[in-house]
Parts: sequence; structure tokens; C-alpha cells
Amino acid sequence: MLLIKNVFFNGKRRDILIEDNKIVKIGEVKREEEMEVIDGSKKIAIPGLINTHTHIPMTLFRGVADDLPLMEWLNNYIWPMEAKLNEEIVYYGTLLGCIEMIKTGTTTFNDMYFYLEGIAKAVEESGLRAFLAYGMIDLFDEERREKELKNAEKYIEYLNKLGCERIKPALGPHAPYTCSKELLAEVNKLAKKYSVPIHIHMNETLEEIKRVKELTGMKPFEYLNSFKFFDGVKVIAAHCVHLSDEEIKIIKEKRVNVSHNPISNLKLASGVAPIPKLLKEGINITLGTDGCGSNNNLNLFEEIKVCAILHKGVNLDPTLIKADEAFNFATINGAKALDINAGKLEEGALADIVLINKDNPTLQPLENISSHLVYSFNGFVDDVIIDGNVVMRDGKILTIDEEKVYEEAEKAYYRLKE
Ligand SMILES: O=c1[nH]cnc2c1ncn2[C@@H]1O[C@H](CO)[C@@H](O)[C@H]1O
Ligand SMILES: [Zn+2]
Repeated sequence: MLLIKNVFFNGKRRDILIEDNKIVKIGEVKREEEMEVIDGSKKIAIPGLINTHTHIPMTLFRGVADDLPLMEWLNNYIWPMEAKLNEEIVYYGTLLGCIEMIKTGTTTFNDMYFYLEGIAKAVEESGLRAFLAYGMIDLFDEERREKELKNAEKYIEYLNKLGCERIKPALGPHAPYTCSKELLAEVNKLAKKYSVPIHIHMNETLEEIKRVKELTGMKPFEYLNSFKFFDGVKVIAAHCVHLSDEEIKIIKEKRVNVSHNPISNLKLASGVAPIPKLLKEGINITLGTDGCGSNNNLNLFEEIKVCAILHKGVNLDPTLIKADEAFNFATINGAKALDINAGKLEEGALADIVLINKDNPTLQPLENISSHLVYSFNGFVDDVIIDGNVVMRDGKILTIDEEKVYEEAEKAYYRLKE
């Protein structure tokens, strides 16, 4: 059993008792011999953050192609470099991302990428919780479609067989502009067959929406809905920047979860998602960083802040997206989208807990902590517990050899650049 003693949580000092991978008691707990104890008296407890849209090995693409629009960025820079990836390169890129997420308080992420053996190995070692999808792209070619579907199914079975409770499979059709209708229709069937969520890019740029409209005569959400893509499955749609009212209706009716990625959308100049409008419809909003080629980091605290201030600014309304609301997007709403009992500190919930040292200039004066965490905190946390395991203690990651990862990740980067 693990006891966090005397920690600040929701304005009070409490004890949190963890047994196996769950929080079993919050309140006053008597310390007993067999308990491992963390002194929380200088610390604030929050639920671990949940990042609902990542391409984690893209840490290796950080800074290689900045200041470009999406299509140019993908076609001319990212995809040619991605052709040189292999399992080992992806493994080190993932470990680099795991280090960053742990240090900035993320305990769960929802990823779409390639070489999932490498990603899963790194995630398993790191102690993080993740949903992993193989990113399918068929570019409307039948032969590629069959290959991609086979790969996706192979990876679902591979991840299920791994037997790591923290790693779950998902399906990742890249987007309606890179995947054929036949592929997308098959993905819906596979999601039902394996009971896994679908992770897809939707309505990121005006250009891609125009392309889908030319190809199908419909807006992307209408098009997918026309062949029942959203029926009977759980979908996490990344971006959702440009949406018609008709499409918002589909998102609401089909209970599609939105992964809002404000920083990536700003950096690629894709636009600003209509989050206040979606909230009015009761749509579940979660937060994602996207990959480090377009963000360029995985610090979800930055996403929370940008989300909270961006919609105020563009709508000329400072009352929009309150601090608690933005924080909930990155915790409880993410958990809801992924269907895990996390994102909250509650008896019975998964023990995914982050502790932050209160002796930090960005948290002073030590009142209104929920405001500081959104508008001021720099994001570097002290202790991270995931699935009941202590993964970082007083800033030191216990699961990963950090120095080795920096060395190997640098080598991997130069192999990509060759
Ligand atoms: O913002 C984005 N929009 C579209 N594609 C992206 C974005 N970020 C990364 N990828 C690409 O998605 C694939 C993962 O399956 C990769 O090719 C990655 O580069
Ligand atoms: Zn993406």
C-alpha cells in the first residue's frame, strides 16, 4: 500500500491511500507499518493529465520543419522523413516523449503512429498509460487499403496479447482525405469486433475540407455519417477546427469526442476550433498536443492555458472557458473519451496521481491554486504515480535511464536526417 500523507488537495490537507492500482481512501488515514509513505506536506495533488491526441515518436521531428502550412509540412518534410523510421528509432523517440510527459504531469495519452512494437515497448517500460493506434493511410489505393487494414488488426491483437493493463489498442484511420470510404467503413466494423475506440483527424484545415467536398459532395462529418461511420463506436476526433452547423449536429448526436489541439492549430495556421459553441451543445471536449513537429512539445499545461485564453481572445469575451473548465478538458473529459476511471482523485478511481511542489514561484501566493495551475504554472511536476506505481519521485524518473535516452534519441535523429 502507498500512502500520500498530508497533501494539499481541493484547498484542504488530506491523506490519499492507494492499494494495487486504485485510490482506496481519501481523508485521514492512519499510517501503518506495511505502507510506503510519501510526505505530501509540501505538495499539491492533482489527477494525472490525459492527452487525447499525440504522435509520440514525433519528438524526433521537433524543430525540423517549422512555419509551414499543413499540406506542405506533411508532403515535403514529414512524410519523406517518416519513410526512414524503424522500430528502434521509434522506440527512442517514444521514450523521449515519455520522459517529457511524465515530467509535465501527463499519465495517459492517446496515440496514432507507426512501428507500434517500438512504441509499446517504450510505454510499457516507462510506466505510462496509453491507447495506441496504428495510423492507417491508403491514399485511395486498394492494395494499400488491404495492407493497412491487416496491419491495424495485427496490432490490435499484438497489443491485446502483450498483457500490459496500461496499454490498450485503438484504431487510427488517419483522416478522410487520406483514407478511402472502404477503409473507413471497415474500421467501423473492426472497432465493433474488437471493442476499441477510433482515433481520427477531422476538419483540421479548410483545404482538406474542400478536397473532401470535391471528392464526395459532402463535408467530412456528413460524408462519414452517410455510411454510418460513427454508429455503435467510440470516436475521438482530433482538431475539428472548421465545422458547419450540420456537422456540429452530427458530432452531438453521435457523441463524438473532440480532441482540441489549439497550439498545433495555431502553429500550422489551421484556425481556431469553435469550442464555446460545441460546449453549448454539451459535446465532450478534451485536449491534445498533437505531435512535436507541430506543437513543439508535449506539455499539456501549455495546452490548458492556451485553450483558456484563446477563446476569450477571439470571441472578445473574457468569461469564456473558465479555468476549471479548461482543467477538466485535460482530466475528467479525457477519461470520459477513453472510457477509463481516471482524471479525478476519488475513492475507487485509478491511482494516476501527480504531485506538485508548492514552493514554486508560479504558484504563489498559495491560494486560488486551480487558477495558478491553468494561468501561471510552468508545468514541471515532482512526483508521478501511474496505475499505483511511483514512476517519478522528487523530479527523478525511476523507470527510464534519462541520460541514455537523450544520447540514443540524438543518434536516432541523425539517422532520420541522413
Ligand atoms: O496535425 C496533423 N494532421 C495530419 N496528420 C498529422 C498531424 N500530425 C501528425 N500527422 C501525421 O499523422 C500520421 C500518424 O498516423 C503521421 O504521418 C504523422 O506525421
Ligand atoms: Zn495529429
